[in-house]
Amino acid sequence: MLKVLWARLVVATLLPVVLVTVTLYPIFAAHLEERVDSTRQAAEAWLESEYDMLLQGMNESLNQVLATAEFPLLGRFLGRQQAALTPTRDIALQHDREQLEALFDTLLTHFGRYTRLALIDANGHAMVAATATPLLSLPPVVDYGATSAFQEAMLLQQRDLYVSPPHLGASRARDKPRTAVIDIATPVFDDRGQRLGVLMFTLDWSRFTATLPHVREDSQGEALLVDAQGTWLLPGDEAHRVPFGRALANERPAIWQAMSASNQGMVILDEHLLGFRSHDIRTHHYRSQAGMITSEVETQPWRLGVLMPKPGLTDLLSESPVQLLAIALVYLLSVAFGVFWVLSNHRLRSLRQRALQFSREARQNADEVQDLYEHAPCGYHSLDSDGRVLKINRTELEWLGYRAEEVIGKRCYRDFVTPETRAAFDQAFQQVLGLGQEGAAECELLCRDGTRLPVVIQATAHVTEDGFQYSRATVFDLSERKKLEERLAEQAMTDPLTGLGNRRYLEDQATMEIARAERSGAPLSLIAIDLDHFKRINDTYGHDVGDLVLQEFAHLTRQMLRDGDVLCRMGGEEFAIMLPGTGEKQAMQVAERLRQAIERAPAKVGRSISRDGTLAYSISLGVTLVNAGETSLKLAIKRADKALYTAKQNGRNRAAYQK
Ligand SMILES: Nc1nc2c(ncn2[C@@H]2O[C@H](COP(=O)(O)OP(=O)(O)OP(=O)(O)O)[C@@H](O)[C@H]2O)c(=O)[nH]1
Repeated sequence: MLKVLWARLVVATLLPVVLVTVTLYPIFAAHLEERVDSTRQAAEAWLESEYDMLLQGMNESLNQVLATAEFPLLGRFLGRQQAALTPTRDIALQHDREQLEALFDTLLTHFGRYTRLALIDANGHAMVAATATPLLSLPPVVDYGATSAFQEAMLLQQRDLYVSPPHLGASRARDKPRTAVIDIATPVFDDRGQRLGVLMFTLDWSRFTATLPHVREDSQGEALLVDAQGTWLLPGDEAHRVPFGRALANERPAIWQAMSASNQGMVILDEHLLGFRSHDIRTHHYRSQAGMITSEVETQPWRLGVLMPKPGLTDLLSESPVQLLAIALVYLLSVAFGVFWVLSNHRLRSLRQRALQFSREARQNADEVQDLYEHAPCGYHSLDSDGRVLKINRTELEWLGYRAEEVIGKRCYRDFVTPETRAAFDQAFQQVLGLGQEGAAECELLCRDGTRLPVVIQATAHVTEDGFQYSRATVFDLSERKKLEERLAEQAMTDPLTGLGNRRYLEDQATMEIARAERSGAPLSLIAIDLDHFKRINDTYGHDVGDLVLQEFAHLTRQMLRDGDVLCRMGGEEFAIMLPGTGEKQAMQVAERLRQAIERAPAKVGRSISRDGTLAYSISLGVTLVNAGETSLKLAIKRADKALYTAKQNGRNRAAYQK
């Protein structure tokens, strides 16, 4: 049971989590997609501005170089320089130099983006040079003859330009690292078109690119700029960015792989969004004033890029603590609801099981009670206030011999009570109805087959606030008890040895017979009988033989008497006969006839006693009449005893009469 509960709790925890996640995920995914789109747009915008800035900055620089190279002063100076035997003493030359130096200073100061401006003669010697303070050239370039910028520029036509790849040039201080620079060079011609030298502007590349908005530390995006070989072209510190001049392929291979695959694109790299495009300085964008622009072939085009952190789910959530809290709350509530549901369901289930158990037990108990009720050894019934049977058990129905449907609601219980005992029943039932008390009555029930069943009915009333509801009775079958009582009563009046009635029986019968004789006026006689010398029989043959003699006497005498004559044993060897409707004479005849019969029929006692197995004996009899007015046999018995005494005195084996 506990195991099942745990399993349900686990499901109730996991299921809401899954459901909430499944519900929320598409919302967040859409939200995230939106954020990725806006990041992509931002990347594109930054990339565009990076491109524009480079384009515009480079255009300006190229135009400034070209515009400066157009100055006649430059050609004139270089021409004079070439022609002068002793340049230091040539005043015009000195004047031109001063003018040129002033021009270069002005340009340096005004534009601020150059580190060095130099006018170089055809031999590669710098004739005039200006350096932005405190920039120092390392080493100070005086002879440009060997530099590729000079050599390339000397081959160009008017208005053509050479742009060197960014390289490390000057440092702002001796102990500081050198910064990246770009040399922009164009040939200088005199007004006759003779190539006299080269004008070279050195652009402070680090400063120039430092203005890219997303190069800044605090910027969300990171600017990328490499040449066609993947050489990193932006200044960088060791900690955060790729140092200038390093190969991007080594430093950040994934980025280089994406950027080198095509000219432009927008790709997602793990946690970042990379936007990139190509930028070739030799293209027509610069030809507003320039003729041809050359550069180191293998370094072009440059590849510009912007790397933006790709918005993730955690970023989205951490942006809004309230939202995070709300989501956590939703999860918590759904899990709490699941757990609550499982627990309450579990409780409900156990309650239902207990209720089921109770109802099963209750039904079982009810069945048992019903069974006990139906098959109880006593009868049960309930009656309404009119005495109609509302309910009756099977035992009582079986006693009565009826079916339930014949009785319930159809019969009044009183109908089953015999008319003789109805009064007792009515009295008891009235007591139950009227006083709401217990009532009991001994009655007889009249069964369907006509038999009578003695019962005792004990009834109680079921009374509520609304008064009497019904009476409930228990009925005990008294037939067994009655039989027992009768048997006991019979036993109490029977002589066990002879089976004859005893003295009490005689007295009981005498009461009826005296009354009947009184009513009818018929005579009633009484004969007292005593076996002669019975003691001798006992003493001679034993008590058992004496008993046999007594039984033989009783048997024979019973046969000789009419129905209605009452023979009983008064005790010992004394007997009495009450003869209804018999007068003195007839009584004496009966006595004599009996005496003779006994005389002629000795008792059968067995061959161990005598040869023929019989034992002769005789009886003496005293006869009297029950006189009118006598209510009991008392006096008659006395008279009969007196007559018997007389018979004994006169020699036994005879009858005597006493008035
Ligand atoms: N076997 C047997 N003897 C009984 C029973 N009841 C009484 N007796 C005996 O009957 C005898 C009666 O004796 P007695 O009263 O002296 O009279 P009797 O011997 O008959 O002499 P008479 O009556 O004068 O002729 C006694 O010995 C009793 O013990 C009995 O139920 N069975």
